Amino acid sequence: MAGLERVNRELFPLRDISSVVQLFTDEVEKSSEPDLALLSIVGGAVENSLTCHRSPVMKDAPVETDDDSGGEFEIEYHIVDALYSQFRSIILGSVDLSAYGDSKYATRELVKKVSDVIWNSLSRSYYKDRAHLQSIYSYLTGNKLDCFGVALAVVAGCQVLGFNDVHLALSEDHAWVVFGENGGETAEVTWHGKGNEDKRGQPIGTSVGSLSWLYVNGQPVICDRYMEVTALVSSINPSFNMTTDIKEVADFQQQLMWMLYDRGYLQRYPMALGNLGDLEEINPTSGRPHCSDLFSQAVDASRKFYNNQHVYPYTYQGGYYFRQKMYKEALGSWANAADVLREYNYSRDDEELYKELMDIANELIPHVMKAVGSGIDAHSILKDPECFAHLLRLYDGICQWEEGSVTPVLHIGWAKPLVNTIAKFDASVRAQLVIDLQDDLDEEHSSEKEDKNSSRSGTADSGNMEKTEEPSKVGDNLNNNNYTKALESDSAQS
Ligand SMILES: FC(F)c1nnc(N2CCN(c3ncnc4sc(CC(F)(F)F)cc34)CC2)s1
Repeated sequence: MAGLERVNRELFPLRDISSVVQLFTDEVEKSSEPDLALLSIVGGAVENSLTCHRSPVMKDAPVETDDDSGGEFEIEYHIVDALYSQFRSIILGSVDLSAYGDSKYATRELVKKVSDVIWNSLSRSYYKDRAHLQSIYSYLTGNKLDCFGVALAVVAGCQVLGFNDVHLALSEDHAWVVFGENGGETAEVTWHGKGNEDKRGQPIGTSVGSLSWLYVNGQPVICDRYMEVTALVSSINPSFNMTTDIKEVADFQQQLMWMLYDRGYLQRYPMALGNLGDLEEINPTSGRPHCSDLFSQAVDASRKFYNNQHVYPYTYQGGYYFRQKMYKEALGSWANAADVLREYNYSRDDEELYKELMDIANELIPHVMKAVGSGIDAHSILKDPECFAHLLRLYDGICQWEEGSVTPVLHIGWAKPLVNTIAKFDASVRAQLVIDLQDDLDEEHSSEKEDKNSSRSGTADSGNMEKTEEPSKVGDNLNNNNYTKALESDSAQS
């Protein structure tokens, strides 16, 4: 059955958000799997009609009856039907299934072929980072897709071909697919970043690159069909331009996210929880959890399902606290984000995260210092040793991220704001800094084995992997995590 026959035609033409939410609800509640191509086409059509094809306000146009100022759209059944059939015929017309054996599971060649079909039909050159390029509607009407959109289209294409073992795998800055009998195979299907040769068709590397944040240390979000619907809803983009969002699209996305949340489809998807948190912060839905709860749920999901290897849950949470002027809590979340980084080696594929941390360290924290320095410092951040500890934990995490990486992270541009920030704290606070030497030195030795570099040969600093026995100076131990542990450094040296 080609999906569309089952769609409730009474909902068409789609003229309001509730009818589109109903269509998505019908799709995720029906007995068979939700149809990704259908939902991506409808979601893309709504988004594009409200953000791109703004109908200019005609002279003497009838005054809007409802409060939706300009949030009107009308999506005809025959348009959706035509686009849906077009996508199916592109896929079915380009892939000769007899060439891929008779296995009910996809093969690497099949996945690569579907990726090639999408890839080769994209327009030659367009601005890849533009908004509204994530849906199959964009692919069919403009031959343009962003990095995520290509991956989603490949999974939707495999669904059209009947390979329901092909699923979306998501890190915090990349997407690929898993497939095969127990989903044990992986394949690149899209590009990443700028100027990088794409690796489409290859399995996800087990090389040193897999220690980079880009592949989240083997902890990607592996989607089922319902989480793929969550991913396409989460990728809806309400922005009209750099400074304006279209409220109707944000409402549309928010209502869809809550519908999926109620069915548990955000439970293992930290970024979707974070996105919903952002939407709720801007426009709270009565009777729903507070946005701060959603940010906490994202953190808990990463800790529970992904071995706490995701960074964004903490930066979503830190950004919220910052906007609410809860600066101590913000520093705590950012320090927690940096703790995740310790496990990673920085690679040039991690630029997005590098920019995020630059912004926190060199823009947001200096802003905090200015904000608390001048006004009445209600929480006396600058007199609070725990805030100082958070700050040091943040920087130390970044240092450890750099440690053992082939690409440096820090440079003088980082040092100036750091020095200014440290100097802002009271001398009495800085004097309280104690670092527990003995325990950590023992711990350092025991963890030496499985530390992130030992699994790689020829590390830059392999020369002196053994720590010296005698207690080192405070500075050398910035790598240890327990700044606030009791022992006075000098007594530990005795
Ligand atoms: F850290 C907070 F400040 C963030 N605010 N927005 C953030 N985004 C926005 C949404 N976003 C996402 N939201 C849902 N799912 C995904 S899957 C993915 C990787 C890729 F695009 F597929 F390659 C990204 C992403 C990326 C991270 S992090």
